Amino acid sequence: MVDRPKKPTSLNPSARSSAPQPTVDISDDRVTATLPTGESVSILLYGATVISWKTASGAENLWVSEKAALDGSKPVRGGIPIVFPVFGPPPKEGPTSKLPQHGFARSTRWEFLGKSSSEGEAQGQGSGDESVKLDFGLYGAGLDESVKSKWPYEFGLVYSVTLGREGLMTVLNVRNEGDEGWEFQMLLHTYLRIDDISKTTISGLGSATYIDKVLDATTHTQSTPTLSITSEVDRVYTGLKQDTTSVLADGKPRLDVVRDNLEDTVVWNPWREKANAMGDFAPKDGYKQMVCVEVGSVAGWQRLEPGETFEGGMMMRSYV
Ligand SMILES: O=P(O)(O)OC[C@H]1O[C@H](O)[C@H](O)[C@@H](O)[C@@H]1O
Repeated sequence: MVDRPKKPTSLNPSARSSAPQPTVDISDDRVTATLPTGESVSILLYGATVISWKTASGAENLWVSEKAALDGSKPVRGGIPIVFPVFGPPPKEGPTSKLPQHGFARSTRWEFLGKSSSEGEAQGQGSGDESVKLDFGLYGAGLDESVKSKWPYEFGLVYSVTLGREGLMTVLNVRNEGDEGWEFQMLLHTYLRIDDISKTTISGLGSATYIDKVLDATTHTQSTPTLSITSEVDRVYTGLKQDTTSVLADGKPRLDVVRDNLEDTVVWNPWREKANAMGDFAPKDGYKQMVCVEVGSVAGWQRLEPGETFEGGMMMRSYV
C-alpha cells in the first residue's frame, strides 16, 4: 500500500495553534479588531472613521458624541474623521472651492481592503507583541457623481489602522492616479477622551507658532510650555519640530500623539457655546470630556504629480 502524502502543516504547528490570535469582526457597516490581550478598535466604513479604541484595561481613548450619526447621514461627531482634500471651509476660489467643509473623505463610504497581522502572530510565537493592521480604500471611481463633479481628480487613498499592544497607528497614503497634478490638505481629526478638561494640559507645543482661529486668524507664538484649556480653543500649530504632543491629566501622561511625516497639529475644544450650537454634540457639557488633537498637513498644500504618493499619519499611546 502506498503511503498517502501528508497534509502540509505549518512550520511550528503546536505554537501556532496555541497562540491566541487577534479577532476581526466584519459587519455591514464596521470592522472591529480585538487583540488576545483585550485591546480593541472599531472602524465605521462610512468615512473610515475610527469610532472606538480601547486599551487592555477596557479604557476608551476616543470621545464620540452620544448624538453622533453613525448611519452615514453626516460626518461622525467624534472618533477620528478623516479630513481630505481640504481642511476647514474651502477657499473661495480654486479646485477645492466647491467642496464641503473638511472635504469628502469623512462623508463617503470606504471599502475594507483586508487585514494583515504582525510577524510575531504570523509565526505563532505567542510573544505578546501581536498587532493587527486593517486597510481601507477610497478611490475616485468610488465617489458619487455629485462629489466627483466638485473635485474631478483621479486619486487613491489607503488608510491603515494598526492596533498593537503599544498603541494605535493610523496612516493615510494618498496617490495621484490621474494624468494631471493636484493639491490637497489632510488631517486626522482625533477627538480624545479625557476625564476633566480643568485638569488637562497639553505639552509638546511650547514655542511653536499657531494660527488662532478663535481670536483673529493671525499667527501667534505659544509662550508657555503647556497649554491649558479654559475657553474655546481652535489653533492650527504649524511647522512643528517635535513629533509628540502629549495630553496630561493632573500633570501625568494620559495620551501621546506622535506625528509621522506631518508638520501641523490642530487643537480644538468648542467649549460651552459652540457645543450648544452643534445639534449632534451630546451631552452638552461633553466638551469637558474631550479635546481634539488633530495631526495633519493643513497650513499649506501638498502637491502630487501623476503617479506620486504621500504618506502621513500618527501613532497614539495611552497610559490607562
Ligand atoms: O463641525 P466640523 O465641520 O466637524 O468641524 C469641527 C472643527 O474642526 C477643526 O477642529 C477646525 O479647526 C474647527 O474650526 C472646526 O470647528
